[in-house]
Amino acid sequence: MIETLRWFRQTQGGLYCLDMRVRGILLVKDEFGGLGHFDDRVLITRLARQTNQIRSTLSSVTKAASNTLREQAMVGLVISRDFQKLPVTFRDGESYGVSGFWHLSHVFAVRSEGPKEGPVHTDLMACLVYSGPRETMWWNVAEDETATNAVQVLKEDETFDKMFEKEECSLCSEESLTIFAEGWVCTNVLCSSLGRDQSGQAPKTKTYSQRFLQPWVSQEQMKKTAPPLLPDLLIQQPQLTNDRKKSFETLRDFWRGWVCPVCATMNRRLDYHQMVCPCGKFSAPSPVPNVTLGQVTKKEFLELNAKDKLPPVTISDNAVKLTEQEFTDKYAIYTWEFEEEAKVTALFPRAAAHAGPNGNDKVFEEMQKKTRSGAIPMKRVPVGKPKSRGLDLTTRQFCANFGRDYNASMVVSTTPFEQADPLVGQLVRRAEAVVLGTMGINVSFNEALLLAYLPDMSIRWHDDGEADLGDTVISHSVGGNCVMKFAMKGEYWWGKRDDGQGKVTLTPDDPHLPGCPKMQERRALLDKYGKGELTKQEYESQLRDVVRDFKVNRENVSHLLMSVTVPHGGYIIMHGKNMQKYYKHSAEAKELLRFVITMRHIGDKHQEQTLTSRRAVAEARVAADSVLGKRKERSD
Ligand SMILES: O=C(O)CCC(=O)C(=O)O
Ligand SMILES: [Fe+2]
Repeated sequence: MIETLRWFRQTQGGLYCLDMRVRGILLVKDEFGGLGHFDDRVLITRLARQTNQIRSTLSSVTKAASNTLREQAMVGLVISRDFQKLPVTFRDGESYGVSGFWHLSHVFAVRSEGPKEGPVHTDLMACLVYSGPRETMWWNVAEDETATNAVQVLKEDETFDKMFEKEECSLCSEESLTIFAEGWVCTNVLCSSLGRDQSGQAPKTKTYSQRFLQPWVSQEQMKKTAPPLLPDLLIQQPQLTNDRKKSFETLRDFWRGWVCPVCATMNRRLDYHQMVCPCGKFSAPSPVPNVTLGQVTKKEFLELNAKDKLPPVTISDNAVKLTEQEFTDKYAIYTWEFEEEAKVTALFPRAAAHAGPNGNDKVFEEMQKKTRSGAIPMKRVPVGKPKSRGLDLTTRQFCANFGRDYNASMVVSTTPFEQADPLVGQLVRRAEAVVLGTMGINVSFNEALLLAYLPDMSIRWHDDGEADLGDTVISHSVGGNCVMKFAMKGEYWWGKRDDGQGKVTLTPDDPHLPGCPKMQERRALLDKYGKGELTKQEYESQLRDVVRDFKVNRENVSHLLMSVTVPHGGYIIMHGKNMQKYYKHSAEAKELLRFVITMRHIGDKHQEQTLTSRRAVAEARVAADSVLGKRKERSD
């Protein structure tokens, strides 16, 4: 079991899941969730946390927990020396010990606040009951009577659920147990009334009722499954043979981590092109799957110019308008407007844009070669604050930044343009020509962020905002498809911020953007206030009434306003001074390897020049023709 610690520590989590079951929990320090509880028989700990956006983690853990609960499978508990709540004596030299096996007896969700004004979290919590072993083990030198008692306390015909009063939530119709001393609240993770009682009130404090802390699980329910803790990749020590592919098959989830075949330590996958173990005895090229052009060039995108083909875009109701479409022999070009100062232009390449020495195919091949050799070195880099466990969280994708520093979505060390591989400069110039030819905007980008996504990697909801960011951001993708999504920031969509605990802050200067719920009413109130027909107080209190029933979602973004499938060779231009201010975007690489280079202008705000004179526009178009291709009528 000690072997699993490497897994735990390297994967940044306290939870080890396998085959959609919770197999082990690692307790480090005394952090086990705000409403944690630990005694010799009961452990209540956090399984997963959802801040604004990490929905997928929570739902997969929820699934694993409910499978484990249903099967009453054993969960191993590993505790670290830093964890003070249990007096554990460790063997010399070990900083981790195993406290034996536990059973899940209940899984529920709580909503908790971050530090003041901080984000609201949804925590998936589990209550576990100690299940043995009964005999004293090396890690537990204290007389183990409590454990014995715990097993004896179990009542034959009573299950955890039967012992408790339940109530059905009037909102989600799910039953929740009354587990808090302050009374019943809904504990269904999916319910928007989570943590509130039937009248929608959240108790000021939450403490567990004493009854809830009395453990019982009927003994029959305990399946004595085999100790489940050893991750499969450590059972099969990977052997490096000459056949690289075969040896790497043993590396599960290889972009998350890899096991050194010499010292068996698990390492995080931070470098894209190589694996170097800190033990100093092993290094090898990283196993990046080779992707062929046949795999990435999809016929449906090449045919977009035909009249009956629609672009691979979904847009929602009246929040987004298609304002322009144009076809060249290289691209099908569409522009959508979110509002006057917020537009998205998508360029879908045709076959002609893929061919030739500067075509997308060549770019993709070169990009694969250069990132693999390290000529363009890509790394997963830290995001946010370092974690208290001593491990930094990293970006999901591999990154490299060029030109000016860029810190909005991640902190990447920067290579000046002059020192970058020539491919980078070539792509920047191409992108400038695309912006000029499609939007008539003369811009020179001074920053380029290159990202590499392995299958299923993603970038979460964010804006690219940075002080002095220019109005135009363009991205150029090569390789596998991705789905790029756009939504409005919650505070503009609902006109308020909601901390989930009843504290609502109205958005100052709410611009009442197209598509927002009750936009007319919100705007009418502002008009009245502007004309002096309402006092500030009256305005705010009436506005509060209008927005009262809006349920702010966890991700704090509006529903999806637009989603675009971006193919190999596609460009996405985000333009307008309000694009990053009011909207967020996210992207998910579905399959295959994908590179995207995003170019921006940072600082010296007024560099962008929109061409207005006819002559200038005409000249610009001619200049851009070599990249964009000749304009043409749409074919039948
Ligand atoms: O992967 C993408 O296409 C999006 C990249 C992005 O949003 C960014 O680099 O800020
Ligand atoms: Fe972005």
